[in-house]
Amino acid sequence: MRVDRELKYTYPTSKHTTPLQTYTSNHPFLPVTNKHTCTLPTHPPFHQQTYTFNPFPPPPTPSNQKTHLYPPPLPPTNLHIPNPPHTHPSTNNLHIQPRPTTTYTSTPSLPRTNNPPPTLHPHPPHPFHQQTYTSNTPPAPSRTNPTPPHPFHQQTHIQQPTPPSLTTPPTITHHTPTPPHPLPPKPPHPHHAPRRTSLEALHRTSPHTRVDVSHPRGRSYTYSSSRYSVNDGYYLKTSSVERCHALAFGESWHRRRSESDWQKRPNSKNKMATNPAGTGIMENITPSDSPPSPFDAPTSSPLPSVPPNTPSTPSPSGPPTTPFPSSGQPRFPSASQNRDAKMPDLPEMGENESPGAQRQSQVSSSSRNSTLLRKNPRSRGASETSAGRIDPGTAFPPYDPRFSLSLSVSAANGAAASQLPLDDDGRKKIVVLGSGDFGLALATRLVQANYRVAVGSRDPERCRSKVEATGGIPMTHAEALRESAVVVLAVPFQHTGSLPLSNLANKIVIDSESCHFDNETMHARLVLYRRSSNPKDRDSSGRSQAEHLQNLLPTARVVKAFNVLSAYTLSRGIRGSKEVPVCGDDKEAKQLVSEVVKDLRLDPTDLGGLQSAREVEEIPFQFFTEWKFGVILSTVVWCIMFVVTLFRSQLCSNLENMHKPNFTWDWSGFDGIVRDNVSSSSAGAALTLLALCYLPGVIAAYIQLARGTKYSEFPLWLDTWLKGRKHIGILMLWNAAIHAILVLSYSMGSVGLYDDTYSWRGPTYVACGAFTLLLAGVLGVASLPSVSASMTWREFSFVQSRVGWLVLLLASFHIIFNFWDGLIKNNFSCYFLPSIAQLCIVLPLLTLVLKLPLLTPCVDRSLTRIRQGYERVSLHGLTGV
Ligand SMILES: NC(=O)C1=CN([C@@H]2O[C@H](COP(=O)(O)OP(=O)(O)OC[C@H]3O[C@@H](n4cnc5c(N)ncnc54)[C@H](OP(=O)(O)O)[C@@H]3O)[C@@H](O)[C@H]2O)C=CC1
Ligand SMILES: [Fe+3]
Repeated sequence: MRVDRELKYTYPTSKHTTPLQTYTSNHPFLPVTNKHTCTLPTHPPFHQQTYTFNPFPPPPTPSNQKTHLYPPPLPPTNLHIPNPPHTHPSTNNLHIQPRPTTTYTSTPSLPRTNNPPPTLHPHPPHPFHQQTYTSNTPPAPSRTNPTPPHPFHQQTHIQQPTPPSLTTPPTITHHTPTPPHPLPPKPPHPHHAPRRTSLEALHRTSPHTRVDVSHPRGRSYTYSSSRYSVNDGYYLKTSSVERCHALAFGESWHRRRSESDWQKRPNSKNKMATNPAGTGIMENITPSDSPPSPFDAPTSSPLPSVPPNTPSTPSPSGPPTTPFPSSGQPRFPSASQNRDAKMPDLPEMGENESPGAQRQSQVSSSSRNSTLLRKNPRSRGASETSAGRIDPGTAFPPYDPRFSLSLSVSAANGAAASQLPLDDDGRKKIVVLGSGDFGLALATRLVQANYRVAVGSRDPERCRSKVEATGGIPMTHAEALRESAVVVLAVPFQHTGSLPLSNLANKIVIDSESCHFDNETMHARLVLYRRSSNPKDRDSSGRSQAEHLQNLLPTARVVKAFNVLSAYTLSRGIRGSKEVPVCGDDKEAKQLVSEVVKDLRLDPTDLGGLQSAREVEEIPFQFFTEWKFGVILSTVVWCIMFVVTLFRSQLCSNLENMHKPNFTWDWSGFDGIVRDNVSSSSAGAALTLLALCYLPGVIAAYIQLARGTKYSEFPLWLDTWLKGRKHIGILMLWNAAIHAILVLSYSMGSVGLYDDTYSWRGPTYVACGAFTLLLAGVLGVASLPSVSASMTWREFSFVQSRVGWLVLLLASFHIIFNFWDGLIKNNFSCYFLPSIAQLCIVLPLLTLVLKLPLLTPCVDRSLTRIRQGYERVSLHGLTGV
């Protein structure tokens, strides 16, 4: 008996968006087994395919044997066999029309995951009778299109029904298309979403791409097509993966992107949507955020997919988001995955990062995200590329320099880096011009790294002993330059003209100079560069020394490196890693220099083209740039608290009695200035600063909710505030510690904690204070790079967000229980000045009150979706679904 086979595929392309499509075909090639089902070996990513045999074969006409044979290019996951309509009509919506026409209707309600045992229809459609399958997917044109519908596209294959005929094979007909579901599709639950990482996506879309991830928390990963594995992908923290993805696709995590700048960029979202693999993988990559480190926007978790209907057009992104918490340090990611990542109050670092556009040079773009550039947001290059996205939710965002994730992506099929020439012993040869402090220190380290170092000097004999002490070989400039094609300039820039420049032609020249030694010149240049608002002026006057050098040596390949190191540090030996920015226009030269940097056990960070040298050269001269905001804010808050306590404790009593006769100034109250006033001021400042760590994240959340998108810029003041949360948090801890020490040292005995007046409140408020100090210490410790490096992003987010809010709550209780009676009352004495308790409790209570609505499920859900990339109304006028 001839057994014909019926092949059915079910394509659950998207749980919420794409209805099931079932195709039936007579497959002439399937192996016949003694079972009704067989599983064919499939490509790993493909899901199991199950075939069933149709016991009612059509006649063996050549025309029908190949009808509707759709070996789909991509994995069908479930086999759907409609049950008899009369048995489970409500479940399967299956209807059988009177013969000879049978209609099958498949709806999204069909179970996809529970594969029912492949039972055959009790009244199987006779092959000779026309069969009509109805799908509620949007009708697709294709009367003549022989190509099977792609499972990820909502296309259906339509054939004109033909009259029943013995020779007519069953046909699939589309009719009664159901309108799309009016409700927006829910994003797949993280647990149901395909567990693919951004790195996987990157790997699949760019299989020949090598990804080097140097994670600021101390680990380095390298992924290439040959070494990549899923396990590796999971090992990498999601946030890092996200950031990796974002950087790889030209996104900047840290920068504050202006609208005009945004418009210059290509649309990375579109790029994702049209990824060549067509697998939909990229949809799962939400450049959310974040970093995951608090400051570096951690993204959320496993990246729930952005709803497919989300407008893919890019929108000017606003940087983002949060405080103490993270700057998105796991700034690399977003990454946003599950609830952890999504933390409503912690907009991850990258969270506002809009899907970045792919730049011409991925390396360049990634480098521009470097922390180093972020240090100086006002400088041109930095402002373009570094403005950070902050996670509004985390306090103590990771320390930027350490948290910076440097990532370089280089095409494996690109030109290989030049090789350093080797001497007879197999040592790499390199030239250092200049036998000064830096030249000798560098030579020492290079020799320790098994390099043969030729030190070029104007007078080799004079510096012979010093050079030989380093292990280098003293030579004249000309002799040294014959040694190697790679030359490190360790000569002050102003003396560059004294060097035999013609001998530097066609060489790789490493410029290690930071700035002119001439302070006046340097100052003038930097000021000119920073202040000039005219780009033309900037270009002409703000050119870096490396660029000048490149102009001077047009045939050479100039690379900026090593300038952030000091001779002292080098000579003493650097323990641990040290980030060394490398920039240059020639990728090959840059790669070679990066190898040299690695050989010295340093971490090269590719900062892109030589123009980045403008910022790189300024790095050694930055002076607590990132701390400025926090220090100013903390100082102002503390001073306000101190003035209030001074008036209320010392001045008011005197000022109010001044009009009385025989008034004499009472100095007795001033004895306790250090003990009481400083302690109270520090306590008030600590609580206020703690609230100021979390308040901007809450404000950012409301802004995002109001705008319905995260792809819009925050106001500058909020952006600055979010970026400063980490430093505010550390200063809060400092104030709290001062208060605790002073109280323990002087006040404990006089407080009368266990007096009847305090009853239970005494021990309670002391306990609250103790726990507050303890947990605040945990927050501070967790923000240390070495500690946060050992934590997962989820752990880090938990500490900075959940524990942080707990600290705020406990600190508030500490004040409330201590000043139970005085918080409400005010005797309006002392010029209506509030007490220190009344003053410092305002912001914490305000922050907590504003936070409460965000915790309600509906608001939380909305905020989470927005932070995952959903746009209620996109900035381009498209309505999100
Ligand atoms: N010192 C540091 O910590 C760091 C320095 N740098 C950069 O490294 C470079 C060198 O710094 P450093 O070693 O401290 O400076 P030094 O003044 O110690 O050394 C400069 C060297 O340059 C050579 N030199 C001086 N004048 C001339 C000249 N007119 N023509 C040719 N060569 C000359 C001399 O070497 P010789 O007599 O052998 O010719 C001299 O030893 C600078 O550009 C600096 O910005 C970068 C990072 C850190
Ligand atoms: Fe206290």
